[in-house]
Amino acid sequence: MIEAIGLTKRYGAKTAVHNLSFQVRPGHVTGFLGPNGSGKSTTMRMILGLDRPTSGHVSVGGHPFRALPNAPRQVGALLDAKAVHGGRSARNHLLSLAQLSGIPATRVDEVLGVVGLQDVARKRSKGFSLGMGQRLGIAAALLGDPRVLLFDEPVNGLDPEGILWVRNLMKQLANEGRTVFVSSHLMSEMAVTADHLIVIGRGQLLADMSVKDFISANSADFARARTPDGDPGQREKLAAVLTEAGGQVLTEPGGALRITELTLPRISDLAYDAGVRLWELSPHQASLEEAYMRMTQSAVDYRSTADELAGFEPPHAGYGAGSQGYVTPVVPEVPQQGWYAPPPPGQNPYAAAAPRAAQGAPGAPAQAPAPPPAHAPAPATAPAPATGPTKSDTDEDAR
Ligand SMILES: Nc1ncnc2c1ncn2[C@@H]1O[C@H](COP(=O)(O)OP(=O)(O)OP(=O)(O)O)[C@@H](O)[C@H]1O
Repeated sequence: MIEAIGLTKRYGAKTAVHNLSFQVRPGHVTGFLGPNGSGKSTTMRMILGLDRPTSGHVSVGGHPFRALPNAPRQVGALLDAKAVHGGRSARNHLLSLAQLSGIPATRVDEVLGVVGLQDVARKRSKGFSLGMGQRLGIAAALLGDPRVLLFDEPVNGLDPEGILWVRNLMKQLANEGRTVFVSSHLMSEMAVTADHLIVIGRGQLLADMSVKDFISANSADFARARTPDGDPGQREKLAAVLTEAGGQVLTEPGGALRITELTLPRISDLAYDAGVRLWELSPHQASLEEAYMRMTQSAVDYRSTADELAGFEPPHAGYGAGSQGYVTPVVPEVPQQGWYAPPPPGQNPYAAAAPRAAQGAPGAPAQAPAPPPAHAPAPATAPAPATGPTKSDTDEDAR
């Protein structure tokens, strides 16, 4: 098990990790998620004793990494697949690591087979593709047959077959009772690989829960209804009926209605009673990616100026019961970066916040909600990430 308690790391004025406490348990694949620069690699380096915490501590199997007897046989890690001597063959690279830890050469050939590099074992690694380098890094992590494994972006550069292989490998390692801690930005992959998630933003814990709970806590499902094309009157009629019945209705750019707060059978009945034909009535279940975007969008440091992140516009005043002929609010297509579903009526946590559009996002709807607040309780002595130095400031500090 990996246990972090109050883990904090500062680089000069930059707080990379702040007061992070979590446990990574054996027998599960635990995903480690967070936007760029949120502190994942720094946390992993502290777990592996490569960086010293400014305060707090982290242990593996009850000991700080540096106090572990024969650590390479207890903990294996892939942090940077490029950190190899390119002039050495894959086999010689692994052999040198094995010799340092008293691991027999037979194990080198074994792991080369596990990662599928047996045919190129005697080739210099500088000629390796990104995916082959990842496989070599994974082989190095497996060398000591460790009980605890850390992988920083293990599927980086792998082709679909390689990604599937890593997925199955992670699951198999966890099924063998090992502790598997893996960071990734590939949400679709995490959704099918991880059992548990630790999510951080700006160095602070945002969530520590199962994938299932994370999705249900951070997303809202909705129904999509489409009336016959070329007959906007039907759509307007349906929108009014659904709103009158307590639904929240938004219009997608393609003309479909996105509805929350009403079940599919209820929408169907209301449409039938109103004499509106439906060409589509379908459920939309939130994905891990949507849930993740919704939770972390306020903790993203680096964002393109072209990314307007307009979000949703809540129903405006003219969209009330019985009103006809209004302009329906338009929402982005799904999936879209920055998308998140509307909260139920009366539970809008952004209602009091300054609307994003009012802050000058060009082209944003007038009432677009501000980004959601971080879900973790704000520590009393939290750093001020929003006003803190940017990555480049910190680089300057570090020089
Ligand atoms: N050695 C260092 N000196 C100064 N600042 C650093 C150092 N290492 C990391 N940082 C800063 O700490 C913050 C966290 O970086 P870290 O690499 O841990 O994030 P990350 O979540 O792994 O990011 P990514 O997903 O992009 O790999 C960043 O702002 C980074 O610039």
